[in-house]
Amino acid sequence: MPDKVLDLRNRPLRDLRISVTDKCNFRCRYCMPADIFGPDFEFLPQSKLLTFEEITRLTQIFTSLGVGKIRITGGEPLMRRNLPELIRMIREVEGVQDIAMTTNGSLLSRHAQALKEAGLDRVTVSLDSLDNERFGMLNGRGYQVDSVLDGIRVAADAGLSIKINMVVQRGVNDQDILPMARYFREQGHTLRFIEFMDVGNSNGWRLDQVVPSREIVRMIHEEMPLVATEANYYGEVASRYRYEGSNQEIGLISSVTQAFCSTCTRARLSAEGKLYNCLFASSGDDLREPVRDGRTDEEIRELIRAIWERRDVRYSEERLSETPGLDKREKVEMSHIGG
Ligand SMILES: Nc1nc2c(ncn2[C@@H]2O[C@H](COP(=O)(O)OP(=O)(O)OP(=O)(O)O)[C@@H](O)[C@H]2O)c(=O)[nH]1
Ligand SMILES: C[S@@+](CC[C@H](N)C(=O)[O-])C[C@H]1O[C@@H](n2cnc3c(N)ncnc32)[C@H](O)[C@@H]1O
Ligand code: SF4
Ligand code: SF4
Repeated sequence: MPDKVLDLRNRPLRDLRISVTDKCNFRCRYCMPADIFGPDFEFLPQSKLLTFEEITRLTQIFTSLGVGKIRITGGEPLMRRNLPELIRMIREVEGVQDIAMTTNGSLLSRHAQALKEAGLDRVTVSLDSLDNERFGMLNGRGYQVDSVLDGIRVAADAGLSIKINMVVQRGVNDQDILPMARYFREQGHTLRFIEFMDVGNSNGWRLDQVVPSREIVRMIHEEMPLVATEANYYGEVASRYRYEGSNQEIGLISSVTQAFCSTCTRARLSAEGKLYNCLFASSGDDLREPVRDGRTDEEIRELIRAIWERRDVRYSEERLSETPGLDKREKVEMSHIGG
C-alpha cells in the first residue's frame, strides 16, 4: 500500500505530470511566443534532461507516496526521442494505474501505434481551431489542421482513448467554439474548453480575453442541449456535461472563473528534474542532483514527502480573490512544466 502524504491544505499527492522536453515545434502565442522563444533561445542541453531511467526511478518513488496517474507532457513530448521506450518503462512501475500524454498532435500519426503498444492509455490532443488559416496563426508555425486530425484518427485506430483540449481566447478563436463542438461530437471524442490563463511571464494575458466557461455552456446548450454530469473522481479538473439523449460529453476547465485549487492533487516534474507544486510556481525543488549524487530511494522519498507536506499554494484561488502583488510574481513558463 502506498504511504499517503497530505499537504498543508489536506490535499493528497495523486498525479504526477512529467515534462520530457522543453522544446516544441509550435510557437503558440499563449505559451511560447516566437519573439521570446526565437532562434537564439537556449533550450536545455541533453545532459541536463532527466534520463528515462531517472524518470522511471522517480515515478516509482512517487507511486510509493500515493501517485497513480501519470501524464507525459512538454514542450512537445513527441520531440523527445524514443518516447515509447519511456512509456514501456513507466508501465512496469507498480502502482501506475493510468498513463496519459498531452500533445499538439502534429507528430502523433507517426508514433501513435508504438505508444499504444508500449502501454500508453490515453492521449489529450490540443487543438484550438478547425480553420486552417487561424490554426496556422495560433500555432505560430503555419501547421495545418489536417496534420493534427490525422494524428487523432491514427491514435483512435490504434485504440488509444482520446480527449481534445481547446484554449479559448475572446476575439481570437471564440468563433470556433461551435464548429469544434459539432465536429468532435460527431467524431465521438470528448472536447474540453480551457479558459485562457496567465501562465508564464510573457503571454500578454488580459482578463477580458477569457471567455468564462458558463458562457461557453450557454452557447452550446442553445444549439445542442446539455445536461450537467457528476465528477469522475476527486479533484477532476474539468466540469463535465453530456449532450442530452447521449453519453457523448464535453468538459470545461474553468481555472480562471471557478478555480479548483482546493482539490489540487498534481505535482509537476520539469524535464531537468525540478519538482513544482503549482502551475504558477516561481521556482521548483531540484530532484536531479539528489538522484545523481547517490542518495537512496528512501532519502529521495523523504525529500519529496517534505516538499509536499509544506505545500500551501492556491494560485488560481488567489487570482480570483485578487490577492495584492500576485501579478508581480515571477512564474515558471508553461512550456517548462507542461500545463
Ligand atoms: N490552473 C490549473 N490549470 C490546470 C491544472 N491542471 C490542468 N490545468 C489546465 O487544464 C488543461 C487540461 O489538463 P489535462 O492534463 O488535460 O487535464 P487532466 O485533469 O489531467 O485530464 P484527465 O485526466 O483526462 O481528466 C491543462 O492544459 C491546463 O491548461 C491545474 O492544476 N491548475
Ligand atoms: C504546454 S502544452 C504541452 C503539451 C503539448 N505541447 C500540447 O500543446 O498539447 C499543454 C497544454 O497547455 C495548454 N496551454 C498552454 N498555454 C496555456 C494558457 N496560457 N492558458 C491555458 N492553457 C494553456 C495548451 O493548450 C496545452 O493543451
Ligand atoms: S501549447 Fe504545446 S504546442 Fe503550443 S507552444 Fe506550448 S508546448 Fe508547444
Ligand atoms: S493554480 Fe496551482 S494549486 Fe491551483 S489548481 Fe492550478 S496547479 Fe493546483
